[in-house]
Amino acid sequence: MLDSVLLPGGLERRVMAAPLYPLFMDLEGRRCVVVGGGKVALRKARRLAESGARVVVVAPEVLPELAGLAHEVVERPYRRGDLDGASLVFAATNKRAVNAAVAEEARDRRIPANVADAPGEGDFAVPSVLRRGALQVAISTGGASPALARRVRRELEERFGPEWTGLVGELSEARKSGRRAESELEGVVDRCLSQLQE
Ligand SMILES: C[C@@]1(CC(=O)O)C2=NC(=C\c3[nH]c(c(CCC(=O)O)c3CC(=O)O)Cc3[nH]c(c(CC(=O)O)c3CCC(=O)O)/C=C3\N/C(=C\2)[C@@H](CCC(=O)O)[C@]3(C)CC(=O)O)/[C@H]1CCC(=O)O
Ligand SMILES: NC(=O)c1ccc[n+]([C@@H]2O[C@H](COP(=O)([O-])OP(=O)(O)OC[C@H]3O[C@@H](n4cnc5c(N)ncnc54)[C@H](O)[C@@H]3O)[C@@H](O)[C@H]2O)c1
Repeated sequence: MLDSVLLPGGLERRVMAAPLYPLFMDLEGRRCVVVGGGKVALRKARRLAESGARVVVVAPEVLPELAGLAHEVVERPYRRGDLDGASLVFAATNKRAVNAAVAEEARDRRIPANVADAPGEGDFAVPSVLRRGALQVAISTGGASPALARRVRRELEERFGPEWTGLVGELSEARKSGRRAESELEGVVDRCLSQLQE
């Protein structure tokens, strides 16, 4: 569902009417089909591959980096049937009609879809993500301003240093070995958190 907001200067921007539901999904070993082989497809596929998904790319032209990380490249234009067996679908071509057809097949098959040029046609949006080991901070504006989501991510990246990766790893180990080990790390957590406020 899309809604309109009026920005200063009279600019109008269409955004999701209700806030999107945030979740973190286990995609390990799942088939995820990315239709399109350009810059936007690459960005979506990179994160899918990092999450252990089986990435299938369908496009007549595929960036080399994207072909490198895909499990399967179908080097031709999309056709109906390409979404068979997919857990998630990404319509990321530069052709409106193709993205609309992909969204339609996904809807028919009840596969959640992300539509790069018409978010309201799909089911979910991809957030901007800060990652430090197991710690992930996902930023969404619900499509209001992807550029703002990216700026907030960059701002947070300056504050969350590499020490957070180690800290989360140690907390995970401590948690496995019991309450006491976990509480011993509380001081370190407090120190890291207080540094964020500077
Ligand atoms: C966060 C990020 C994640 C990712 O993609 O990985 C992401 N877009 C990113 C970058 C980016 N997006 C755009 C530009 C070009 C410059 C500019 O306009 O700023 C750039 C910069 C670039 O490409 O370099 C333009 C754009 N984006 C959308 C439309 C269509 C529309 O709004 O109708 C158009 C107009 C296209 C056109 O008309 O040509 C739509 C979506 N983009 C989203 C996510 C979802 C909502 C996120 C949110 O707001 O919560 C949503 C709804 C759907 C989705 O794609 O999931 C990633 C930053 C990652 C990072 O750096 O951290
Ligand atoms: N959501 C976002 O984050 C975001 C950001 C920028 C742009 N966009 C939108 O995403 C679209 C794609 O952007 P891009 O920079 O990756 O474009 P691009 O021109 O780099 O790549 C387009 C890709 O689509 C493929 N393609 C064309 N026809 C196809 C078909 N019939 N079947 C399969 N693949 C086909 C091409 O082979 C190419 O690989 C843009 O048109 C723009 O509207 C979205």
